Formats: sequence, C-alpha cells, structure tokens
Amino acid sequence: MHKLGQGLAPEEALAPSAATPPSAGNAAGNHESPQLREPLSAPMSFHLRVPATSANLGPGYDSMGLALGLFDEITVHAAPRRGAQAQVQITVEGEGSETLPRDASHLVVTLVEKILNAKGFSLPDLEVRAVNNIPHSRGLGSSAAAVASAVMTADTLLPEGLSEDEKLQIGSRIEGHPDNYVPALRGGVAISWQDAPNALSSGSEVRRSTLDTGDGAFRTAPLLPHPRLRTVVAVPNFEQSTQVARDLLPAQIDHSAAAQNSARAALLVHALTSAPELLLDATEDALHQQQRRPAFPGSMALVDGLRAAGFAAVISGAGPSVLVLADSDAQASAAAQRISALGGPDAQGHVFTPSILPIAGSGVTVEAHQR
Ligand SMILES: Nc1ncnc2c1ncn2[C@@H]1O[C@H](COP(=O)(O)OP(=O)(O)O)[C@@H](O)[C@H]1O
Ligand SMILES: N[C@@H](CCOP(=O)(O)O)C(=O)O
Repeated sequence: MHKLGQGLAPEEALAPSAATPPSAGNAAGNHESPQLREPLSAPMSFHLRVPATSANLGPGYDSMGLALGLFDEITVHAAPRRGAQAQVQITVEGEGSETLPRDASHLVVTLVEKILNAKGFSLPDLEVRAVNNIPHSRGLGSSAAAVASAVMTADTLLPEGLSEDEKLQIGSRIEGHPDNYVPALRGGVAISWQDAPNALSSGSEVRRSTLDTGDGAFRTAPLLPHPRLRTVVAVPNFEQSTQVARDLLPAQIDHSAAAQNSARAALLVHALTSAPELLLDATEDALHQQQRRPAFPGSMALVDGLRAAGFAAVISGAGPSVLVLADSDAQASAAAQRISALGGPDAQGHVFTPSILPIAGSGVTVEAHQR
C-alpha cells in the first residue's frame, strides 16, 4: 500500500496560483476543466534516474536520510494529446512488473497529472517505460523515488518548469515527510524539517510563497558525509507497508525518551560528518524502532545482533530492511559477512541479503532521450 494518504494530494500540495482554474485537478483526464492548457507544442523524450533512499538513520525519525547507489530508470515519451483524453501506455520491468497498473492510475502518472492540473495544464499523451530496481515496501524509499520521478517529469513537461522550492514543497507534502524524498530529489545525506504552521522561518529565502499552504513549509540542509562513511543494506525477502509501520507509533512519548533521542540525533550529525567512530552511540533511537518491533521482529533481531557485535545497525526507513553505517571499507565488508551469518533463513524462510552500496551524490536526474 502506498502511503500517499499520509501526505497531501498534489492539488493541495500546490497552493492555487492565479493561473490555476478553480475546478482543475483530477485523475486520468476524466473531469478536467476545459480551461486546462496543453503543455507541449511538440513531442519530447527524456530519461529519469532516481536513487533508493534510507530514512531515519536511527534517531533522525522523519528528518534524516541518505541516497543510495541503487536506481529506478524511467524513459518518458510525451506528445500533445491527439484525443479528448490523454493516451497513456506503460511498461514495467523489474520490481512491480506483476502488480503495478499500466494505465493512468500508475502512481507516477497520477501524480504527474495532478501536478500539471494544479498548474493549469492537462496531461499530454505519454509512453512510459519503467525499469524498477528499488525493492518495494522494504524501507528503501521506492515510493519517494516514484514521487521524485513524478515531480521531475512534471518539471520537464511544464513550459516554465517548477522552481527548486516547488520541487521540495510538492514532493515533501505528497510523501507527508521529507526524510527520504529530499535525498531522492537532491542526493547525498540531508536533514529536513518543517516550519511550524503559519511560521515565518528565519533565514528562509521563500518566506511565504504560493506553495506555503499554511501547514508550514519544508526546509532542508545537506550534510557533507565523512569520507570514511560506508553504507551496507540488508534487504529481506518480505515486505512491510510504511503506513502500517507508522500506525504502530504511539501518539506520545516520555520526556526522558525525547531527551535521549535529541542527544543521539545531535551526535549523529557529528558522527556522520566528522567522527564516524561514534556511529554506534549516535544511531541509538528512542522514537520508533522498539515501538515497531512487532511489525518486523526478524529485522529487529538482526539489528540487535549487529549492534551487539559493534556495528551501527538501524532499521532502514519504516523497515523491514536494515542499514549499517560503517566507519571503513573493512567494517562494511565485515558487516556484510555478519548479515549473511545472522540473516536467516529463519523458520518462516525469511532471509536478508547484504549489499554494500555507495551513497549516491546526486538525486533524480533527467536527460534528453533520442527516441
Ligand atoms: N516505481 C513505482 N511505480 C509505481 N508505484 C510505486 C513505485 N514504487 C513504489 N510504488 C508504490 O509504493 C508502494 C511502496 O510504498 P511504501 O509502502 O511507502 O514502501 P517503500 O517506499 O519503503 O518502498 C508500492 O507497493 C507501490 O504501490
Ligand atoms: N520516516 C519514515 C520513513 C519511511 O521510509 P520508507 O522507505 O519505509 O517509506 C518512517 O519511518 O515512517
């Protein structure tokens, strides 16, 4: 299940602009306003490459994340509509090839159409070829990657594109939290946060833009990872819906747990950028991992086993993958070996497969494509 429900629909994520007709915005061209304009005057083809991401990194719940060197690839051919409704053709290879829809209800196309509609434009005819390598519902940001692909597709199709701030606001609002969307969009390691409702953020260039719906604008700051930092993921052969894992979290936590978490989150910034030898202490979390243990006991057992052996292991995103933040190539290799030893198969046949992946320095990229 995609967690779109947690965030806002794109038409809400974009505060109405003067160019937006009041009735604009709907899926698959069914109830569109006739005032919607055609965005293209000629066909165009382009190719998107978007990274997997790992969010939270332990104590950075809903705020910290990094991009990983594992990519979905999407090729889009767009042309001015030939009929009253957009013709959409989709092929999917790899992850989701058995399950994802092949029409305008596909998540990426749905979001592209809603963003275009919110800007006053209609969906053009589309041929989309997706080669999906990011596993779904494993805590590696497949839905954030789909949202980043949609935002950049809309940016490419719109005559005036989207501003950098629009890209940040729209995708973060759709996802509902910016921690893996931001590295999917921009790459690297990032801390992201949201202004308090109706706040004027100090130092912000865009204080009250048309994108600020009053819920509080999203903000982000990149971190420069220490050159010794390495990342290892342990990906299981079972899935966990992000929404189900979010529903397990309590509405309130103890003040002492909040204080512990804030110390570790602050230490994590120092460890990631300047002192990777502190990563084990810095990745202790008090907000979400124990609370979600019933959803992925095997993942938590792997985290426990790795941490007992001195590795800075955390649940990746909302699970069930496990991420190890390592201090050297040798420690990353040792973590991968330990994952193979500890990671099953268990009585249910659950098994974790380790991969040493680089941190991806770039987020989603778009290149012109010769058809
Ligand atoms: N490339 C994609 N194209 C279309 N839908 C996708 C794509 N990637 C993910 N999704 C949707 O998002 C769901 C997974 O989202 P979620 O539960 O948040 O897990 P995660 O983002 O951790 O993989 C998939 O089951 C699918 O419905
Ligand atoms: N902060 C979120 C991160 C969800 O990431 P995903 O990759 O599992 O979608 C959470 O922990 O719920």
